[in-house]
Amino acid sequence: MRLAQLPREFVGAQPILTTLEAAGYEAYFVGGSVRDTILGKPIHDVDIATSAYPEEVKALFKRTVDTGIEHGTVMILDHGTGYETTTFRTESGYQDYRRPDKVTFVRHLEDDLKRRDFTINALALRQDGEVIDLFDGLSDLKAGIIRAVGDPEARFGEDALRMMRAVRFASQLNFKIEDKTLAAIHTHAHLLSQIAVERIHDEFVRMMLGKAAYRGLSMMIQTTLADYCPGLVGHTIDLSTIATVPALAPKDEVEVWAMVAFHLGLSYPDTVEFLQAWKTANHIIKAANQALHLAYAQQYHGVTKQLLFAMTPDTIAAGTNVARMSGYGPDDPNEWLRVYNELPIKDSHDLALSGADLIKKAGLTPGPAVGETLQKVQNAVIDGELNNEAAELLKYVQDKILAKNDTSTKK
Ligand SMILES: Nc1ccn([C@@H]2O[C@H](COP(=O)(O)OP(=O)(O)OP(=O)(O)O)[C@@H](O)[C@H]2O)c(=O)n1
Ligand SMILES: [Mg+2]
Repeated sequence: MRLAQLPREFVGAQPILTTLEAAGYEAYFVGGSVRDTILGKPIHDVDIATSAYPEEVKALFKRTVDTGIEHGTVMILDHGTGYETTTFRTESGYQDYRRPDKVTFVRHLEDDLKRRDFTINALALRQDGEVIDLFDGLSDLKAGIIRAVGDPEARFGEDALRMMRAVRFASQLNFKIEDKTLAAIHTHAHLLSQIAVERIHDEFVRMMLGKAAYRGLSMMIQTTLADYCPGLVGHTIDLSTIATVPALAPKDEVEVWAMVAFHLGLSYPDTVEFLQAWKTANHIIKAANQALHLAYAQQYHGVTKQLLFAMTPDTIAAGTNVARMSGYGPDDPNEWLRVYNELPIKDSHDLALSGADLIKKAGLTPGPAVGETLQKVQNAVIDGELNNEAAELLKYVQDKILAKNDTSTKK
């Protein structure tokens, strides 16, 4: 197969391949960018593989950085944008199921391609557009199949994260996993416990954001991969429920986690613990919990203005989407955002009465009563019972709150 035109991203890197070839070496585009180009998808990183050894690469270019010299990667900066070039290599060892103990540089493309994970990722592209397809990756791309290169057992034994990559690609591309490859994932699923949670996290989120997330999730359940992910063991039924959501389409990581926590039926503290076990960033945990709050409110006790006040437009949108995907209203996806936008105040600082006012003008003693009173006033403003005007709020405090209260709150 020969591509008529190379994507723009490859064109910029062509001078590098030309220089390497002129010096008598081979050089190709490899990896995901070749796969995505053939699928007509946008590409994000350009990887170049070459028969030149790292020192040979460095001798040919003026500006290089040793970004991963021990495994053969050199960044070439001669043409503005940095391009990573990696020497053809074989890998061996893998005693930790993560990384090879030994990397050996080789001169033949085939040796480099055959150590790669899946046939669709083992294509090489010459700069004249010719696709080198030694493992029938093109027919798998066409048929929509994720198939390990060579022996699947060996590929997953080398790097257990590849099992998560398989389900992630299945979801992103809406591809099937070939039977032997799927069976090998099942056999090796337990090796996932050797992999750093951060890396599993990445693949899981990307899988959930893929267009066929239901497929990726089902495969995680079927192969028992899910059992080796933090907090998912014993939750097969909950996960299956997510996998059967007809319009499963979380928009971002926050929605992914809120959706999972919602279907796992986690409490707010348990959600924090669950997401911490997944090494999720704190701001995502906070946002996911807010979204979860809205989804539960929608399901059980109803959404209040007080709840929306405590949220942000983003978490409201996320919570609404999670609730709607799960079969709970509102019918109008913008309903809660509209209510939020109409709130008279969006933040405690917007309140036209401060703690200092309460002390100075209403005669409250500094202490807990100040905060409690402000909270009551704020709630009344949010609920639309009071206008957010200083005089009106002060009067309310004097007439409605202090009049009823024990005089000890007064000076
Ligand atoms: N565990 C891995 C990771 C990567 N690769 C090989 O290295 C290439 C580049 O890896 P990476 O950028 O991580 O994945 P991509 O396939 O490019 O997918 P994407 O960048 O879209 O995640 C892959 O295509 C594959 O050939 C591999 O064999 N085994
Ligand atoms: Mg890539």
